[in-house]
Amino acid sequence: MSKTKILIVEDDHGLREALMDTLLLGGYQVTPVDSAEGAMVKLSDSSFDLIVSDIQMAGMNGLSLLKSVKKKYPNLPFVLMTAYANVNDAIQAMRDGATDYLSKPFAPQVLLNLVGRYAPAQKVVSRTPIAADPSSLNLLNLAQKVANSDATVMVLGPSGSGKEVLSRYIHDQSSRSDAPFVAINCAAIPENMLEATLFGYEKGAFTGAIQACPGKFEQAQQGTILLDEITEMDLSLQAKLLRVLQEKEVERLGGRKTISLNVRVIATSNRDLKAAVADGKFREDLYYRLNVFPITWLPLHQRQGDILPLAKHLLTRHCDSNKATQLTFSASAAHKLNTHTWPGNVRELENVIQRALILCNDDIIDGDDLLIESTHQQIFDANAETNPQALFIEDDKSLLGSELRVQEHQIILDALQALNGKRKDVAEKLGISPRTLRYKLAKMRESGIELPS
Ligand SMILES: Nc1ncnc2c1ncn2[C@@H]1O[C@H](COP(=O)(O)OP(=O)(O)OP(=O)(O)O)[C@@H](O)[C@H]1O
Repeated sequence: MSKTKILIVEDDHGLREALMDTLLLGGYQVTPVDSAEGAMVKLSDSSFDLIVSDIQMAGMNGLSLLKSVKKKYPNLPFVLMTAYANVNDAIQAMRDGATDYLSKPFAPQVLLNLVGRYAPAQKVVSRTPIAADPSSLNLLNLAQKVANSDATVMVLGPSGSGKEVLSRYIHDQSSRSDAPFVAINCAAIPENMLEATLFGYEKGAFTGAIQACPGKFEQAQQGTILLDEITEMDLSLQAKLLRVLQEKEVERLGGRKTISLNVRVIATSNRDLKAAVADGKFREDLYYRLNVFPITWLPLHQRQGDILPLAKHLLTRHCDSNKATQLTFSASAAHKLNTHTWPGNVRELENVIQRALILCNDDIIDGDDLLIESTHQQIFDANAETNPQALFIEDDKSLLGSELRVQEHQIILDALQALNGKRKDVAEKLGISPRTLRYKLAKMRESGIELPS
C-alpha cells in the first residue's frame, strides 16, 4: 500500500498546522501551501489524490482555485472549508464541482471521516504478483479462475508473503475491476472502532458521531472488500459479520434502514484457521462461510524459483520510484538471496533491497550490500515455537532458551520506549505483525513483566 497524498490550502498558519497534524495522524501524506497560487504551482509539479482548501483567502480565493483545478484536473476530489455562517459559498462550491464541503469549526474526526470517504489513507496499488516458481504459477492460475466467479476467497500464507497483492489481483481480474477495492486491516483498527468502520454509522450513534458515515461494506458496493487479518476480529463482531455475509445487507450503527450489498468478499489470515476454530478464537460458521475457496502462498524459501525474479522486480520498482539508474545483482548477491531463509518473506526481501539501494556504490549490488538482519529475526523465530498459532514462522529449538527470551523481551521493551508505546510502530520496527506483537506482549505480561501502557 502507499500513502494517499493530500494538498492543504489554508492561509491561516494555526489552522494549516492543525489540519496537517490531523491528516498526518490519520496516515496521509500531506503537503501544505498558504495560497491558491501556491497550490497551482504545487499541482504542476506533483500529483495529489485530494485537495482540502479554505474558501476565503487573500489573492485568489478557494472558489477560483476550484474552477481552475476542475478545468485542469477534472477527476481530482476537492473539499472546500467554509465559515459556518457562509452556507451560500458552500452551495456555490458544490455547483462549481466541489466534491464536498466542511463548515468551520469542525472536529478532527469529522475531517478524517469526510476525507476518508473520498480518499482512504492507504492506496492499494494495483500490481500483478510476480510468480516464476511452479507452485506460484499454479496459485496465480487458481486465482485467475476464481476471479471469474463471485465466490468468497480466503487467502492464506505467512506474514509478508503477498496475500494482499494476490487479493488485489483477484479483484483486478474480476468483472468488478472498475468498481472499488476496499481493504481493511482488522488487526490495525482499535476493537471499539472496527464495527463502525465496517458497517458505518448514523449521526449521534455514539459520542463523536457528529455526522453519518458509510462503512467499508457500503464503500465497496459493486466491488470487492478485503478483510485483512480476519482472525484478529473479536468473537462478538464475528457474529455480526456473519449476519451481514448471510443476509447480504448491512445496517449502519444507530440506523434503522437496511442497505442491500453487492460486494465480493476476500479475507486473509496468517494463522492456521482450523486451529483458531478449535481454540474457540474463530467462529466455525464464519470459517465455513469465508473458506469457500482457500488459496495459500507458501513461505518464500519454499518457492525458490520466485526469489530472484521478485528481487529483480522490487529492485526495478524502487530504482524507478527513487529515480535512480537501474542496478543489477552480482553473482555473490544472487547466491546470498537464494540461500537466505526469508522468515519475513517478500516484505523482508523488499526491505533488504531498499537497504541495498542506499548502500551500493556503483551499478552492481554486491553480496556485501545485502544487509540481512539475522539476529533479531532468529530470536523471534526461535520463540515462535511457544506460539501454537504462529504456524508459518519457522522454529529452531536449538536457539530456544531463557537467555534468548530475555533478549527478546529487552528488544521489545526498548522498542516500546523508543516509540512511545505505539504498538503498530513497534511491530513495524521489529518486522513482526501486530498480532504477533500482541501475543508476545501478553506472554510477557503473563510472566510478570511490567509493560508501559
Ligand atoms: N508476488 C509478488 N509480486 C510482487 N510483489 C509482491 C509479491 N508478494 C509480495 N509482494 C510485495 O511484498 C510486500 C508484502 O506483500 P503483502 O502486503 O501482499 O503481504 P501480506 O501477506 O498481505 O502481508 P501481511 O500478512 O503482513 O498483511 C508488498 O510490498 C508487496 O507489494
